[in-house]
Amino acid sequence: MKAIVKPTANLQGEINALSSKNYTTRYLLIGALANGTSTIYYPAHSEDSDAMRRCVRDLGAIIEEDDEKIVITGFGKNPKHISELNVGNAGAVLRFLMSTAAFCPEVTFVNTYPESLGKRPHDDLIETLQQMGVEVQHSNGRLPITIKGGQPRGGKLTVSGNVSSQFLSSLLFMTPLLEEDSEIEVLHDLKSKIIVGQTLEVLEQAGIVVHASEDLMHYRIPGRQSYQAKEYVIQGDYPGSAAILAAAAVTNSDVRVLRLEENSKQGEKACVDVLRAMGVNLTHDNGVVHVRGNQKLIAGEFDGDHFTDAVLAMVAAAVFAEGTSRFYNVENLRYKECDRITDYLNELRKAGADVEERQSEIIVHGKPQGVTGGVEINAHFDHRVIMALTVVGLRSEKGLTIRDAHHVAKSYPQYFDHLRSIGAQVELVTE
Ligand SMILES: O=C(O)C1=C[C@@H](OP(=O)(O)O)[C@@H](O)[C@H](O)C1
Ligand SMILES: C=C(OP(=O)(O)O)C(=O)O
Repeated sequence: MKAIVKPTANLQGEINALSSKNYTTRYLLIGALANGTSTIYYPAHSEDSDAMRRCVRDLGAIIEEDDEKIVITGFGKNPKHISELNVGNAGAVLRFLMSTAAFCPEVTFVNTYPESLGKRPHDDLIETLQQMGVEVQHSNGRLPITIKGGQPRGGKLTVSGNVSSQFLSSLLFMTPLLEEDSEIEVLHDLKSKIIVGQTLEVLEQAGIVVHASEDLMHYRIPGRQSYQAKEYVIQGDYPGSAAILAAAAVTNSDVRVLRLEENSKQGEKACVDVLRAMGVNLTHDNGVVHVRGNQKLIAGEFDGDHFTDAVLAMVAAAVFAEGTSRFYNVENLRYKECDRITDYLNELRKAGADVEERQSEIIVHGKPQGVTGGVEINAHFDHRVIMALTVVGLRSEKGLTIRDAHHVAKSYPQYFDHLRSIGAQVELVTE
């Protein structure tokens, strides 16, 4: 599908934020790891959350669902002995389930997105699984990956946090079920540290005890625990909503996004502060972010690691700011659905933006007068590139055509419908 994004000066209306992808994957996993029946209200419906739903079902969870909830009966630490799992293009789902798969005799994670997830590295988690006595076959740390588990061992473990926090989260979900107590030391740095808070939050809700050091670099996890079956309610999704808020910020707008909790643990809620720092007129009360955009933004400097999945949308807003913006500490964006620094900036340049890259920084020389556009954009299999380039297209002179825009469904299938409902001129064409 192609998205033809036409210049749009005004956006107006109200959107109910989509449900959080990252909470949905977590609650489905802990529902599957419980020995009982849990209920998850308002789950996300997207390719990634569907991938987790499909895989835990393949592993033996029983799932029933209706419009508002999923009822899941878990398999505890005794998943079905299946031979193959397909996570689609979902990084978090793959990494979380690599540890769960260690309870199976032999599972292969297949490679269905060789150009995207197939290129992403998983060595850091593979090394830790090997420390636990699990045999892992892989091709240079990448898919396809075969986990030969059975009886993984706890004890003293290390994991690198340099590339992704998902490896640590994966181990935090699995180690409480082991016979032995475990200690995890995070080596090097811990990127996307804030999202580990979401992992610890849902573990606690399921009755799991984890002793975490204040800096989140050391953990003590008692073994022989079991997940309690519970009721969970999924909150609105900040990473996806960040693109809607950015669109409102770069146009003349009066847009309200509902269901965005002020006290959420999602790091990407910082997008509200980032836009405010850029001079955008907005309020955030009672779960509603209300943007009254006037097309005027000012540049700023931001630590992007605090709002990993919202960086691209915030960079799109900075394209139209007065002055030079800097998004630093973002190297791990290179290991996502595409290289979100080099690939993304190439597409932004095509659209007419003035951007520079460093190994771990994105620099944006703002163009308050707008960009020319009038070109075709390559989506690089990346939903966040698609969403961010749409924002740029709305404020361009000639619009933008985004090829393979259907990949937006990885996290936000209703993105274009939501944008159109507030007045964005976007035409969708089957390719
Ligand atoms: O734990 C999670 O659910 C996620 C962690 C982050 O990844 P990294 O830790 O690799 O940055 C984030 O980008 C991803 O969308 C979801
Ligand atoms: C990077 C993302 O997801 P994942 O790592 O789970 O593929 C994302 O949603 O932007």
